[in-house]
Amino acid sequence: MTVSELFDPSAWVVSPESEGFADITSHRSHDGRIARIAFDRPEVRNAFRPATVDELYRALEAARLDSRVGVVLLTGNGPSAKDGGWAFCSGGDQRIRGRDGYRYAEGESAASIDPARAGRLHILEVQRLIRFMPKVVIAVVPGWAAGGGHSLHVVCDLTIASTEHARFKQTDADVGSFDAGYGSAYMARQTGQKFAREVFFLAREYSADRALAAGAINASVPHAELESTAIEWAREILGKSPTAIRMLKYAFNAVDDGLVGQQLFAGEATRLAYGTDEAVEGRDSFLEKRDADWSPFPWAF
Ligand SMILES: CC(C)(COP(=O)(O)OP(=O)(O)OC[C@H]1O[C@@H](n2cnc3c(N)ncnc32)[C@H](O)[C@@H]1OP(=O)(O)O)[C@@H](O)C(=O)NCCC(=O)NCCSC(=O)c1cc(O)c2ccccc2c1O
Repeated sequence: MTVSELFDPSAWVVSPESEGFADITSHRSHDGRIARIAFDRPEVRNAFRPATVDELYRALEAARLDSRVGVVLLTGNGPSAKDGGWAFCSGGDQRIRGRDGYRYAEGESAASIDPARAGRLHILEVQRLIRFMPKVVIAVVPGWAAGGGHSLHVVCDLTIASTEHARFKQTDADVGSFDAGYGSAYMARQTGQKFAREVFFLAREYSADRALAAGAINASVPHAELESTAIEWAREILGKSPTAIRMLKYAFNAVDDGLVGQQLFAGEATRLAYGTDEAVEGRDSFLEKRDADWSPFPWAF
């Protein structure tokens, strides 16, 4: 069975954690260094329901914990067998949205909602995982990025979009929803306030080329070359120092992420400090029950 029309089966192997996944697909490059995670509900423009978000979280967490993976490609499979439409993600599945969030359901309609389980908004947890993982996450947008799908591309580190089929539209205000964090305020950091407010207040559709001109994405490329371009970018990033990339991502984040951003950056700084002879002397002096000898270590300036 074809994963997606843009998917090159010779480039990927199925990820171990994806056993039983129904709403997404998860793959690794043969050398294990690139993860490809894709929404797989093309008939509803890759809208997510709680089970989709559960799978997405598991796949992203598996990529985060896999020390071979340096770059994650987040995309949407397609096109829809129904009408040939392409999508990255169209946000929360409106058919199973309840008064307390998105509801777990056996089937596709509101009739199959499980009344015993509370509604979920845990796509926000996925956003934080993307934001905080010390790896580069690239949104690879083959079609619609709408509503919560628009927000997901915003929170990714980089976005590459199909010139012909990518369409962006922030529908939140049309459906009585609002992503008041990374989806909106962080978008304004990227593009400036005027454009971000226009996107949210008017909820108009805009193209990959307009998004590029506004600084909302990194590249608009021919549809047929979308995934190969993403792999090319990933390979280029993988040619860099993992520590440098990790520190840079956390440095870019820190200015907007308050104490959590500082904590993540500082945690990595601590890891680097632990590698020095000076820190080793601190640890050893404690274990050997003696005063530390700091004399070899200068008060550098
Ligand atoms: C994305 C579209 C603009 C595409 O339009 P197009 O004309 O190309 O396609 P159709 O409209 O005909 O769609 C084809 C088919 O798919 C179904 N579908 C599309 N999107 C969804 C969806 N999100 N949920 C359910 N079903 C969907 C559509 O009904 C058609 O089905 P048929 O049976 O008729 O074939 C357009 O589709 C569109 O506008 N979609 C809705 C976009 C949207 O409003 N998304 C929700 C925004 S709110 C959100 O995502 C969100 C989620 C959260 O968890 C949050 C958590 C915390 C804070 C905020 C959150 C949040 O905002």
